[in-house]
Amino acid sequence: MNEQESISYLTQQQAAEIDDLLMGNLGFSIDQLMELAGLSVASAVAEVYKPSEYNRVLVICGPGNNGGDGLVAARHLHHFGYKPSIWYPKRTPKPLYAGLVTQLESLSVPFISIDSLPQEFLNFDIIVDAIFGFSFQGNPRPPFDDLIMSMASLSAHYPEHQKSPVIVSVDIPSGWHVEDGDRSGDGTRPDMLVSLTAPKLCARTFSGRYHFLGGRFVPPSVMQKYKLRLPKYPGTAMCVQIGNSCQIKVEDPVPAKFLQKNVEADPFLQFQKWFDDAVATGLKDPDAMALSTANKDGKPCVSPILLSFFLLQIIIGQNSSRMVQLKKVDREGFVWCSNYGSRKGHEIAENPHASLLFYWNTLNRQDLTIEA
Ligand SMILES: NC(=O)C1=CN([C@@H]2O[C@H](COP(=O)(O)OP(=O)(O)OC[C@H]3O[C@@H](n4cnc5c(N)ncnc54)[C@H](O)[C@@H]3O)[C@@H](O)[C@H]2O)[C@H](O)CC1
Ligand SMILES: [K+]
Repeated sequence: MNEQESISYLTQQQAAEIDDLLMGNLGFSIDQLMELAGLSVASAVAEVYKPSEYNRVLVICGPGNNGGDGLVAARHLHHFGYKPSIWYPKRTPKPLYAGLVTQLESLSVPFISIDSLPQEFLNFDIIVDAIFGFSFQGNPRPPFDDLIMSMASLSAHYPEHQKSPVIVSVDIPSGWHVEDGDRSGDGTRPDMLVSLTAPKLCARTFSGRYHFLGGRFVPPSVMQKYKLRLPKYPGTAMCVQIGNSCQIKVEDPVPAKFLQKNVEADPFLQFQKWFDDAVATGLKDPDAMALSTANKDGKPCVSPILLSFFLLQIIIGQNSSRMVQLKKVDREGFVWCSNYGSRKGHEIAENPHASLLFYWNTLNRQDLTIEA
């Protein structure tokens, strides 16, 4: 079963029904749900975009609850060390929203003027698109129409190569049809989508790098009623990544950043760049690598099983693999600590062929293999 078949997608009507259920018999208030939704969005942002590199965040808020999620996310992002600014052209006087605005003002989070966009887009590292959620209908009306068009023209898929901000869409990429997705084909192209409660049908065509699920409040009765199949939240997390970190479009089989013309001619330099990315992204144990060696009769190989049983040493025929820690890399080679008397020590003495494998999952470099 592929990922798209194994998780559930909601229609627009189901999303609205679940919202009503939660705030009806199930006893939630909108304030609670919005707080958890906004916290999920901020958590997903913090999982991927480190504030040291992506500090300036523009949160664009629409007139409904999706906009409210954006206001909550901005507050949490502020506390997480980001510098959020808000664009909020259609304010509502409801006490919930007025309170969220006051909370942001008390943190001196700036509300930028309506005329300052889209000119100021490029002053930001991240744009949080909290304009429209699952109640969006028809075509966007002013002032959001022009803004969504400008956002769509920012090509944000491969931010390392273009100085444009990454777009993070809350629940739905704004301007997309809730079920059919980007009908025109030239709508917003978020780098990250944070689906709330469960992905909506439009998320099936999301092709950005990161798809997260947030809104950790769905009780079993709702899961059963709608037969929801959703990934489990790990530990205390407020968000969980769905599927692979990179869903590559069929017509774009090799991401531009991996094309030969876009990588360093010197493999050591390229490795160092990718390693620095892995460290900066906060990956756990970026220096952990699977070392495969073989005795004089065999060739080294890392079994795919190793990816699932990450820390286990496995032995396949004449070959063996185990996890070691990278100590140093330079033009002389890759250095790790070992014991000459160990199995790997003996094997390398007999047969100098070896391969290393790094598992940098969230960087779309899940199985970087080095052979020598
Ligand atoms: N259970 C959950 O998952 C929760 C999700 N939350 C978030 O709430 C939104 C849905 O909120 P809702 O207020 O129903 O709708 P929207 O935010 O999508 O926007 C409604 C707002 O927009 C106007 N509008 C609709 N279409 C257009 C248009 N074509 N042009 C201009 N304006 C339009 C409409 O008039 C309304 O004013 C969900 O996606 C989540 O993000 C909750 O926060 C918590 C529970
Ligand atoms: K949105």
